[in-house]
Amino acid sequence: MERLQMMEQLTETPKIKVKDLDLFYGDNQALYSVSMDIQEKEVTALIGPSGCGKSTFLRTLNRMNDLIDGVNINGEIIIENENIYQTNDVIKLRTKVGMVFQKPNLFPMSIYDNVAYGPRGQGIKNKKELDKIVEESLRGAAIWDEVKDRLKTSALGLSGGQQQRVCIARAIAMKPEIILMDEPTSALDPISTLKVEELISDMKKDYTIVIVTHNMQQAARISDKTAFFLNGEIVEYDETDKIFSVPNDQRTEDYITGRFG
Ligand SMILES: Nc1ncnc2c1ncn2[C@@H]1O[C@H](COP(=O)(O)OP(=O)(O)OP(=O)(O)O)[C@@H](O)[C@H]1O
Repeated sequence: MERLQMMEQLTETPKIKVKDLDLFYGDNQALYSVSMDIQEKEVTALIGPSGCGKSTFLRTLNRMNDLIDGVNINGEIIIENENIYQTNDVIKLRTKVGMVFQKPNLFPMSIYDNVAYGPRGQGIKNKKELDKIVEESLRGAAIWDEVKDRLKTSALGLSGGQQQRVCIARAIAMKPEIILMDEPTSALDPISTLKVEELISDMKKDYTIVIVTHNMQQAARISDKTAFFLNGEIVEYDETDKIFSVPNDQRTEDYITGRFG
């Protein structure tokens, strides 16, 4: 029994632990005492009405807000025993915690060069090694078969959905452990959306994924846990099935049934 309890505790160790996080843009507070444990190799969805702080919170997880003037952050984010706001090595952090944005943001260069860009920046020059990383990353993003015969052509010639999967490949090429996705399908058509959703569900065997989405069905389809944000606070955070069937808080229920937002 004791051993079982210990094992339960071990498997419960979160990949990311957020404690009492406040964030201010100048005088405006955007996050209020946010605390949450994000589990390894799960998909965690962040939902809530526009302006409630989802993207702001997502960006705190790899310190992307550092790039914005006047941002002040209190509280802790612990990733594998390290408070990420106490490290000086932000580049290492962003290698570990990759990001995929709302709109595909490929560089105007070939598909190959887009995916090889990060690894080259890390000093990998060997062609064979780069070929391997590019192929593995594109396979990992379920786009290899569609692009393998045109790796040297411009990435901007691909469809939006294909571009987004190459963006995911570009993130994978850095060998991250955590991937943040900010509304990754909002600019895509329904079929591309479905492909990216399938990809995300598949990717969680290898990665911890945190995704902001406006699409409630999407959160319900692909995530294990869901956090409902409102006015910079987490109202409720639980198993996705529970949030979408028997939420604890009336405000969560009102939101998921479309009464506001
Ligand atoms: N760079 C910024 N400078 C100042 N205020 C900002 C900045 N980015 C966001 N905010 C403010 O912080 C609050 C939270 O915004 P955020 O973009 O995180 O919300 P969101 O839930 O992701 O919204 P949406 O769903 O519309 O993307 C909003 O009041 C917004 O105006």
